[in-house]
Amino acid sequence: MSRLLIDNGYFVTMDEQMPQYQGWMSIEGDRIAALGEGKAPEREIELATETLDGSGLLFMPGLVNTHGHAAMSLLRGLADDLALQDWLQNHMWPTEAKFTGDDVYWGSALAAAEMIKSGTTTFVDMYDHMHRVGEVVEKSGMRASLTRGVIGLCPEDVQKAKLADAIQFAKDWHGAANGRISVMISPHAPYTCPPDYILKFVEAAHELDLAMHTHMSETIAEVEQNVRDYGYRPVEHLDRLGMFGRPTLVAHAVHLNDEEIALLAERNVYVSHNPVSNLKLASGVARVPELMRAGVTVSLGTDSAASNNNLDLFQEITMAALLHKGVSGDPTVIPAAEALRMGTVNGARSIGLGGVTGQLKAGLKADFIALSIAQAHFVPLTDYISHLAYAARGSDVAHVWVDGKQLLRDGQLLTLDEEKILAEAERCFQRLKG
Ligand SMILES: N[C@@H](CCSC[C@H]1O[C@@H](n2cnc3c(=O)[nH]cnc32)[C@H](O)[C@@H]1O)C(=O)O
Ligand SMILES: [Zn+2]
Repeated sequence: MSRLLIDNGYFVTMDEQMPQYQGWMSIEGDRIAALGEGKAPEREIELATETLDGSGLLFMPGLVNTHGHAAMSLLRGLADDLALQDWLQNHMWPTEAKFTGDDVYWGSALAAAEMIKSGTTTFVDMYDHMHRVGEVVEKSGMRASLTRGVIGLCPEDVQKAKLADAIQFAKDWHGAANGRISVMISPHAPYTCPPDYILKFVEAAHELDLAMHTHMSETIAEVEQNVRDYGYRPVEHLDRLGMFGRPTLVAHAVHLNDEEIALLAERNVYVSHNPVSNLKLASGVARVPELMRAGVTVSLGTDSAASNNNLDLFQEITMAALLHKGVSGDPTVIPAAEALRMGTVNGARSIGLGGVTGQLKAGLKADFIALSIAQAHFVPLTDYISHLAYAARGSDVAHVWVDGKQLLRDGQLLTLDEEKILAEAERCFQRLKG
């Protein structure tokens, strides 16, 4: 088996003690075989079939983006500066209704290209025509947790067909792409799926033994409407419907009271924090420090490029670290290391990949990235954890590996044809806008 030895690199492992050091790492097949501080031992040099000089590079685990709609990259910049309901109902949904499978393919490929180039190795995607997203994941070499999101504001026969589609997608794709793809079950949101319909998704998740994903408590209007329509705020509503009896990842969770935070912690619900999308749509600021204090695992998502408007998770990391300091008036909340954890190891845990990806450790999957640090904004060498959280940008990423396979070399995509993707995505948009 091939064994790659990286020597003379700088490493931030995201291991519990958050060590950072000059060192080496060896990759055998799809896994990290060994790593350590200082010069590579003789034995590692002998075993290596290939070596890479890591000087000028900082190695860390690949980033995990826990909420998004990749194909919506086709709608980047289409309708900015609007409130969520107006943006969704009057701009996104009418255009999305025209999406064909090919649009989803090229939009998702556009997103995959952007994610790889900015250091994301694993992403969550909630959309439809999901087998086309699966094809993009297979081809790109990325890792993903995919889910057929369902909006249930439709006649019963259409509801049935959408649920069947979500179940079929799960059956066909869970474990696909050499195990790089897993599948979740997703009613889109409590305000777009009636309660008896959500129950059917919970049932399906139990039958298929899969996790669940949904949008929850994104705006005040949503929370108030939920109380008016169903008598409960979204957290209690979903809990009563049995959703939190499955491993569940909720996106946003902006408007929570203390009781809801306690309940999410008790049920071990995972929260995907999407600070840039929440700011852009003026949804509000999630109570992330309180969630973390309560013991909730909080990770980071970009949401789609239509509400962000890029998929650079380093921007989300920086934003998470800054935003909550500003809002709380406490500069000690979400320190650099915590923000980086949200973008890596917490993300992995939130989609059932804890101990698989999100850290550099012997035995874990070789999903890692290398940033080019011979640049002004990485000097001096005070603390690379600080530089990664506060100074780095996705464009600093030079190399990316997933499952031990290199996807990006010197900023060039190895598995995807970038030029073709950009041209096809533009062509799709020109047709959709007409
Ligand atoms: N068209 C599908 C549903 C797709 S799920 C993904 C949906 O999430 C929507 N979306 C994107 N961002 C957000 C957000 O922040 N909150 C709520 N919905 C969103 C997006 O417009 C898209 O329609 C159906 O057949 O039911
Ligand atoms: Zn979303």
